[in-house]
Amino acid sequence: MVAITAPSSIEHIPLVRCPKANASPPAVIPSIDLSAPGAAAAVADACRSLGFFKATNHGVPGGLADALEAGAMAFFALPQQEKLDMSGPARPLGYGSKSIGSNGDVGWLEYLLLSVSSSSVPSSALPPSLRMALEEYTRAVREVGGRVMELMAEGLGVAEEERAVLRRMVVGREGSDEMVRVNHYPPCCLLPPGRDCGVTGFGEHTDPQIISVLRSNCTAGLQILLRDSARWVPVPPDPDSFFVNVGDSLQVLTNGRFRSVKHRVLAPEGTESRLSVIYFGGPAPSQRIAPLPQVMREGEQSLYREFTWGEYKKAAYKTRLGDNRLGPYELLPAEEVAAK
Ligand SMILES: C=C1C[C@]23C[C@@]1(O)CC[C@H]2[C@@]12CC[C@H](O)[C@@](C)(C(=O)O1)[C@H]2[C@@H]3C(=O)O
Ligand SMILES: O=C(O)CCC(=O)C(=O)O
Ligand SMILES: [Fe+2]
Repeated sequence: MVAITAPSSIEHIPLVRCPKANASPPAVIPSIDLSAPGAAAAVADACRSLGFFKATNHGVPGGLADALEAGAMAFFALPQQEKLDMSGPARPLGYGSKSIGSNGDVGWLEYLLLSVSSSSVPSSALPPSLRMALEEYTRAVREVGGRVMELMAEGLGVAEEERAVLRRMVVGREGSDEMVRVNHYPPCCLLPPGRDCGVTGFGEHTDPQIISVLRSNCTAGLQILLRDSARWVPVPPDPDSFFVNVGDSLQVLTNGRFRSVKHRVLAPEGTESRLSVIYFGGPAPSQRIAPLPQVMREGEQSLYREFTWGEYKKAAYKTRLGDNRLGPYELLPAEEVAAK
């Protein structure tokens, strides 16, 4: 990776070139109508093959995301010091620009990272319109996450009376660890138009939680890695839909049936910013993360050493973005896990 520096509207960001930035032509990202009869099977298929899908017909009024987008853009347009004064520097919660986490990762973005568990509200120092928009949006997107987790359980063959097993780890659970991240990627026009710029907005990684639910504006940049062919493919933006990621914890809870998806974001090359909002559904710190008995076949061995969400999160926050965070918990050699 080559580090270069350039002036920007959000300070002097050390730019990092995205390895093999040019992705293959768009693959078909599964698009699932959450209200359709076959939704559970389609969700499980997508989580097995890609760990990623687009959710449509989700019932969230477009106005909620529009209000949040407007509030967020107004916030990001404020002077740097005001943004820091309002939300504090990201440690890890708060306002951050160019650095991601605390272990040296950088990207062409600024962001707000907030805890949104039902018991805690986003920082009261944020502008009231942004805070209200965040609260309303979070209530709605949490429900989408909950519905998707029920469909996941159904698609895994969990009996009807136990289908809330995943949802209940996150939604409405005392002490669950839910976060919302608002990412702003300003345009990065370093090279003449038409020349590939290929600057990293957010480097490749998997999300450590159970589930992530993402919504972005019309500006492209998100890419996912197709595990089987090791190809990066762009995800065409769709502001009317949500994109669902399988997180590392769900990979363990399903004993590798669902695979957490590697994804990354390239900085926008045109004139428009990318704005994305991601809900991360994590359980309570004391929640044990081990394959669910409801999905295990008789005699099936766990592929992972058991841990709690608190332990995993603490370890994850000591890693670099692109590290394989589940590696140290694998009980079988990586090749055998991959072949499962
Ligand atoms: C480099 C890092 C940023 C991150 C914490 C970590 O040490 C490794 C995981 C990263 C990640 C990826 C998904 C989410 O955006 C995030 C909030 C999370 O829970 O794990 C970030 C962390 C972060 O930005 O603090
Ligand atoms: O901004 C995006 O589109 C994705 C960001 C992301 O993957 C993350 O915040 O974990
Ligand atoms: Fe992510």
